[in-house]
Amino acid sequence: MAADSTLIPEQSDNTPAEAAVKAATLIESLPWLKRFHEQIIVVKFGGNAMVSEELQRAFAEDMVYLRYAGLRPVVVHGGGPQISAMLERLGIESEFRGGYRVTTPEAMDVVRMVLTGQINRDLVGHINEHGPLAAGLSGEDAGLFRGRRRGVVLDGIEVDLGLVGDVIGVDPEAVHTQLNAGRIPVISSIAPDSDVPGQSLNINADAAAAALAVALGAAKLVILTDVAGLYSDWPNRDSLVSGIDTEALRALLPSLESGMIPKMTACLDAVDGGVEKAAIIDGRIPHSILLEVFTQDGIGTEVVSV
Ligand SMILES: Nc1ncnc2c1ncn2[C@@H]1O[C@H](COP(=O)(O)OP(=O)(O)O)[C@@H](O)[C@H]1O
Ligand SMILES: CC(=O)N[C@@H](CCC(=O)OP(=O)(O)O)C(=O)O
Repeated sequence: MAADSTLIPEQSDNTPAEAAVKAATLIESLPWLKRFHEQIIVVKFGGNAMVSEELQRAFAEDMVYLRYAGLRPVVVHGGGPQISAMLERLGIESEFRGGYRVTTPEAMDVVRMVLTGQINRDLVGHINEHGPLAAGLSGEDAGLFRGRRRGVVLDGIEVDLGLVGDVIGVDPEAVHTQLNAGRIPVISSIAPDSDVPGQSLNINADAAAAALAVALGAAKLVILTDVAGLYSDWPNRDSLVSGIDTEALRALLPSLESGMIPKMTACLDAVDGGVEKAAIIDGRIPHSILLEVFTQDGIGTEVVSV
């Protein structure tokens, strides 16, 4: 068959040793290609992992790669730093308490605009540079998420977070419809408030990804962030945890700080909810997700059940 010369790279002049290394890398993926064939993988792309155009494009390539490798990737994206930048431009104050953004009605409009209106569109656009594969959804579409307001307990005191919610229900029908059509769903973490019709809630994207992974019966949840993984003694760089079970993680959780609280809670919820593995990896390394999914050792921190 004639190859499309615009798509096939020119033949390289690898030495036999270089060719053997490439072949070994490719064949190492075989057990994982079998394991994850047609399985759903929920990938959470954090705002700190998408800080450059280059990283967004590499991420889009990875999603397309997973899709053509026979997996069914579902993307849930964050955008915390991008929301903060827009709030600052607009002169709206915002602060984080216990890893969650205190969200006023004014800030909520900006959260929705940045997540659903900007980041979701950008990611869909980058994936669709490879063909008409991605379809954007918000948790507000087609009853996907149902939310309920939550606060956070800090030093034993309940703190009000404003329009911040938990996902209390997921109807994955709209996601399945897209997957069955061969598409890559790209989802923003906003939910309608079940208690107040017409009100939207700001959901931490790690929590949204975990709830969706459970509802979809995903084989794996992968969270891309801007650190190598979970450090048991943050910020001591020698304390990177490569694997942890849910019992040990539950014990560690109260000692964690800021952004790691929702992230590790999400991993715990996903694995408790039946997802076999949840991993936190460094999204600043281009194509890190391919290493996580297709190699024996993976990278970052993996959470498994006891
Ligand atoms: N124990 C820990 N291990 C790793 N990172 C930690 C830990 N405690 C706090 N952090 C901080 O959490 C950050 C990741 O959370 P966050 O900024 O919310 O990321 P994202 O935007 O990807 O969701 C890291 O950059 C790091 O500064
Ligand atoms: C309640 C809450 O904190 N919501 C987050 C939603 C975006 C998010 O989670 O983005 P990252 O994944 O980049 O952190 C926020 O407003 O920043």
